[in-house]
Amino acid sequence: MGRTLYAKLWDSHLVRAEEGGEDLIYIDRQLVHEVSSPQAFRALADAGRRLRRPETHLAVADHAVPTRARSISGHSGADPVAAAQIAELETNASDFGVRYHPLDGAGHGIVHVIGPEQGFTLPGITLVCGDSHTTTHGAFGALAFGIGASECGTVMATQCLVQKRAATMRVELQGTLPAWTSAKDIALALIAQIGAQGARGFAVEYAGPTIDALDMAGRMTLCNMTIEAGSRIGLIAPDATTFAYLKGRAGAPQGADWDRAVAFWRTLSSDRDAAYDRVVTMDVSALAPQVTWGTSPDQGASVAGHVPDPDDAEPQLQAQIRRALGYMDLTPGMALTDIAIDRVFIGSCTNARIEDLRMAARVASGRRVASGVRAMVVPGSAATRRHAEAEGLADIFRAAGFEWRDAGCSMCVAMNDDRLAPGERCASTSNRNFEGRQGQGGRTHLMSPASAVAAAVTGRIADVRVLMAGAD
Ligand SMILES: CC(C)[C@H](C(=O)O)[C@@H](O)C(=O)O
Ligand code: SF4
Repeated sequence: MGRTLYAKLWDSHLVRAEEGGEDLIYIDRQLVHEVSSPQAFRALADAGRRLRRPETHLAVADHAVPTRARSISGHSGADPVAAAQIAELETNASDFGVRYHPLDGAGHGIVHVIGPEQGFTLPGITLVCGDSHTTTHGAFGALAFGIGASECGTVMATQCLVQKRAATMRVELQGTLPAWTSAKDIALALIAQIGAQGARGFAVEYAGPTIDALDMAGRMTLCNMTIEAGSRIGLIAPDATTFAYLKGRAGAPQGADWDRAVAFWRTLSSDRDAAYDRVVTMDVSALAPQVTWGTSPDQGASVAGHVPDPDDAEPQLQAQIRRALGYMDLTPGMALTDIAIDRVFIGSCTNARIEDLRMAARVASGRRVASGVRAMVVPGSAATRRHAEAEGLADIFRAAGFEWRDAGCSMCVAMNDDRLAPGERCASTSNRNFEGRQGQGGRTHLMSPASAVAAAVTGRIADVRVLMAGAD
């Protein structure tokens, strides 16, 4: 019987099978950020150890960084806790010989955006980070997963980890995405279908004609959101789209090495007769823009739909829905497009790549952010920011009344000074809508970049297809 892509990646990194069904696997690369790494560096320092292979790590501060009024020399714009976190990462990187992208450097950005952008993420490698959205990098056919703070130290010291092999799930996507829908809508619809724990324990492989047609940004969005379905691993087999994206990137192989690499990467797909533990199929041909109404990423629906009535839900879900509607201050049965919003956040490692910003700018072009709404665009990286400025996208956003920021996690997570005030309601392109995620008492509606701009210009959750009818 054939092997899955997951099995191929696992087997090629197997160092030793351990007792109890766990394996020791080799880790090729680690991305390091300021929130999850201090403990690991401290443990190394206490034990008097060095990194086994410092050149395989790449560090950047992204969660706590300010995205405006950032001082050119470093981090003086950050609040004291954030500034201390960033300073500690800078010191650790320099003490341990880890490559570090400073806040004002050309390579700065969110770990999951700069890894791929710089060709640090490559097909066939194992890549870890002390961050759950490391699933993103699976879009390249890398075995990539988030790890805990102490595991970060283990990888630094040994370049290995003991892990349990996951079951496999194939998500087969068919059909062409309708206008104004994107990978974000696929992810939200899929999570609504299988549940926020629906893929727990599985390594998910996305495949099918829809995936073949998806660009790398879309593939990354989908793999990024895999953790919101409970799975630590999202995978897509590398293909011509992947190779075209990587060619010429700083970290990508060059010359004859490139040809050899591509020949190897072509072997990284599941065999035709490979068996999966679970298969989910979804046809996207009639997919509508999706938006969440609740406080879990699986509490979402078509934008043309309504806030659910807990009384109509399955008995075991009723209490959860009631609580979510209470927190979100929504009335059962109301149309989603009747929900007025205060803030709009276009950013995060889910949806702040250049392709996302292009899509957002198409909707923003010639329109104005509704009065009373505060909207911002936070590029995923400094490179994306420069790119967007060169293409004129920044001008479009500014002319429409959006704030145009420096790169960082920003209002995806309330760990910096971009956050919602209690009671504020936000249309957000990020990946988590948990209670307090964007600021204590803040209310988050997850959606695509196109939908977020539609919300910004109408002042409420809006159907971007209706807004753009006749415009494309
Ligand atoms: C702070 C970090 C460890 C966390 C994660 O693991 O994902 C964050 O990035 C998030 O998105 O919640
Ligand atoms: S952008 Fe959001 S989801 Fe991504 S790493 Fe930062 S905090 Fe986590």
